[in-house]
Amino acid sequence: MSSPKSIKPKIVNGPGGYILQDVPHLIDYLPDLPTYPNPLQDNPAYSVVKQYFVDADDSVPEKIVVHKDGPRGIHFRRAGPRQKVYFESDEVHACIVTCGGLCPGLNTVIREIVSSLSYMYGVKKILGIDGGYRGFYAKNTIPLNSKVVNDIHKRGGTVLGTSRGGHDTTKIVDSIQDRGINQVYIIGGDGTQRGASVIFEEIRRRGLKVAVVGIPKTIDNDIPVIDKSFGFDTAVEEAQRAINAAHVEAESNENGIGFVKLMGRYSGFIAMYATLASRDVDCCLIPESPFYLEGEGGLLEFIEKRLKEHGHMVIVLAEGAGQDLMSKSMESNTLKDASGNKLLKDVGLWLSQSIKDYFKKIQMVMNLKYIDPTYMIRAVPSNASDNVYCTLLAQSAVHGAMAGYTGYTSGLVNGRQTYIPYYVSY
Ligand SMILES: Nc1ncnc2c1ncn2[C@@H]1O[C@H](COP(=O)(O)OP(=O)(O)O)[C@@H](O)[C@H]1O
Ligand SMILES: O=P(O)(O)OC[C@H]1O[C@](O)(COP(=O)(O)O)[C@@H](O)[C@@H]1O
Ligand SMILES: [Mg+2]
Repeated sequence: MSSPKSIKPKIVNGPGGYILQDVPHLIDYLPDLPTYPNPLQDNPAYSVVKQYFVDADDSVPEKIVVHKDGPRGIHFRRAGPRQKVYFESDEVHACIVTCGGLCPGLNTVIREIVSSLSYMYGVKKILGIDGGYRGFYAKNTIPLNSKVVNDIHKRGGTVLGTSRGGHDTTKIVDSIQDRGINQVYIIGGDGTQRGASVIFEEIRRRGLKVAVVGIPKTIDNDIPVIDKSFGFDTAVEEAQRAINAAHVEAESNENGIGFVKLMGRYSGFIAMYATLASRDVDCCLIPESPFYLEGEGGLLEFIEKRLKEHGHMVIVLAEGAGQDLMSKSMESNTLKDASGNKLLKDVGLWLSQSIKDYFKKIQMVMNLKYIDPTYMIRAVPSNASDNVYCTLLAQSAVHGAMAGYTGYTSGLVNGRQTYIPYYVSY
């Protein structure tokens, strides 16, 4: 796979240490493109709202906590509809693709891209790409319109299908060019945004009038620049069911341990938020905070103490936690998934066994119940707050593409919708 971090940052400096980390625009390489008035200005649902259009110079600060003498710092372009657009409605031929692991809200984002394009901008030609990146060249497309997507936000998963691997930049861009697609909406996590970045580079190299737009999907919430990823709230909420079950099991058995493993390859956000929300969890293990098992201050000592004091306990573990401990006791693991992500060993099973072995050794009764709800959590439809978030993300993505921006990810920064250059979003 190619290394995508070759995009030259588009930086605009202003007074007081102001920095705009800008996103590319079609006119960067197609300077003579004509503009058109935004059709929203004639739409009765929007034209009544004062200041509906975003000022071209509006930007959003990356950091809101600043020192009084410090520079104004990095800003991102504010998302939203512009007065002028670079596509006429009947000229637009859009496509949508979903890649990587499942995440609640994927269908809502798909639905709202289709709805925004058709209801706000009068676009009629929208295609779904079947089964992730490889669908561009290996599968048939799925025609989308507001009728087809009407009910999909009530379902989990993605109606377009998804996959890992299969990113072939040349074949993908050939397919985009051959089909006459000029707006590409790519929904996926860090790997997907890396893939989108190289697609954008190739499109720019070929000089095509094609906007490439990313919408960040990461249930692990591991894209630092955005406030949080869509589906995260739903995942935290759904995780409560597993934690509650673990608590019931733990309370009902002698020296019961309810042990729940949650998602998070390299970050423990779901585990940590689910723990904070539940209030029943005694111990939360995340990759950001190393721990050890044996001896004073070790996990096993803590568990023993807790069981002696309370007679039961609940442990929540992020899948990426304790991988270093496991590799010491097992042969090293170099396996990767089709996208190149390191395949983690099941730390939950390993840790359960280590805890069982310890209590057997000290001859203390203990009942451990292990729950891995990963796929049950990922597969649910998004909750109310994620639905709102997905809708705004999708609308922002569409406004940006219509305004000629490209090579960006639509994301929430400090509570505001922004356009973030690809190289910042993975
Ligand atoms: N460096 C890269 N260059 C091009 N495509 C990539 C790159 N990394 C990942 N991809 C592609 O992005 C898609 C999704 O990546 P993956 O890591 O599985 O999920 P996610 O996007 O959720 O992180 C896959 O089709 C994968 O081949
Ligand atoms: O078993 P799968 O489908 O490969 O997915 C497992 C991975 O998917 C995730 O839930 C999300 O990862 P991505 O955002 O990279 O798709 C990870 O937490 C987990 O390791
Ligand atoms: Mg990822």
